[in-house]
Amino acid sequence: MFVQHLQFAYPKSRALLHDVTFTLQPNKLNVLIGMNGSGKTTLFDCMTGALRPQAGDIALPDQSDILYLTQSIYYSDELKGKDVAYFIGRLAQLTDFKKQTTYSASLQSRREIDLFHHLWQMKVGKMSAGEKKWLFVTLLTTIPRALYMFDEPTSGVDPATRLHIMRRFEKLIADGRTCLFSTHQLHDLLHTDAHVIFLHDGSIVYEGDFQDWLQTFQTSDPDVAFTKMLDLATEPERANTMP
Ligand SMILES: Nc1ncnc2c1ncn2[C@@H]1O[C@H](COP(=O)(O)OP(=O)(O)OP(=O)(O)O)[C@@H](O)[C@H]1O
Repeated sequence: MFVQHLQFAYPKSRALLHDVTFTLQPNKLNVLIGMNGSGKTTLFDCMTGALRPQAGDIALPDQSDILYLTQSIYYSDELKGKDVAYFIGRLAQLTDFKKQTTYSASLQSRREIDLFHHLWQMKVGKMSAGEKKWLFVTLLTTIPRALYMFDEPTSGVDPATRLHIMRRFEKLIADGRTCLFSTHQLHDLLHTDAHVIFLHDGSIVYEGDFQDWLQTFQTSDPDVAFTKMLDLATEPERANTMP
C-alpha cells in the first residue's frame, strides 16, 4: 500500500501537498505526524476519496475495505451506545450485531468490560469526548477491514484510554491488518513498533522506524526529535550546528 507523488490544493489556495510519497508497513503501526495545519487530515481525505488529489498515485485497498474514522464523529445525542453499535454492526454486516459480546469479546480488563457495559446503555450526548472516542474505536475495530485509518484518535483522551486504543491497533496488526493513524501524542509511540511518516511543508521529510528517528536526533524524547526535525527542515544549516 503506497502513496506516490500526491499533490493537492484546495480551490483558490496554493498547493498544500506538493509531492507526498510513502509506503505503509503491514506489520508496524504506521503513524502520520506533522505540525498543526500541515495537511494530515487533508492527506487522509485524499487517500480515502473524500477529496480528489490533482496528481499522484494511490495504491490502497478498495474503499469498501478501508475503515476511516475522522476527527468529527457525529451521532445524535439521543442515541445510546448500543444504538451506535447496532448501526455500525449492521453496516458492516456483522452476524449477531445486536449482541454486546460481538463488540466486547476482545476487551481484556475488568475495567474496560465495565466501561463498555456502562456506555452501552448511555446516551451519546452524556458521554465525555474521551468516552466517545474509546467507544467508537472499540466498536469500529471489531469490523474486519484491510486498512484502518484514524485521524487523531487519542486527542483529548486520558493515558489509560490512549493505551487501550494503542493496544487495539496492535491487535489489528497482529491479525494481519494495516493500520495508519495521525497523532500529536508522540510519547504513546515509545512502547510500540512504529513506522513514522513526517509530513512537513507539503512533503514527507522523514519516513522510517520510530526508534531510528529518535537516534538520529540523539534523544529519547520524541517531542525533542519533532522540534529538531522541524528545525532541520526549515533551517538545515543552523540545525546542523545544534547539539
Ligand atoms: N476546505 C478547505 N479549504 C481551504 N483550506 C482548507 C480547507 N480545509 C483545510 N484547509 C487548510 O488546509 C490546511 C491543512 O489542514 P488539515 O486539517 O489537513 O491539517 P492537519 O495537519 O490535520 O492539522 P491538525 O494537526 O491541526 O489537525 C490548514 O491550513 C487548513 O486551514
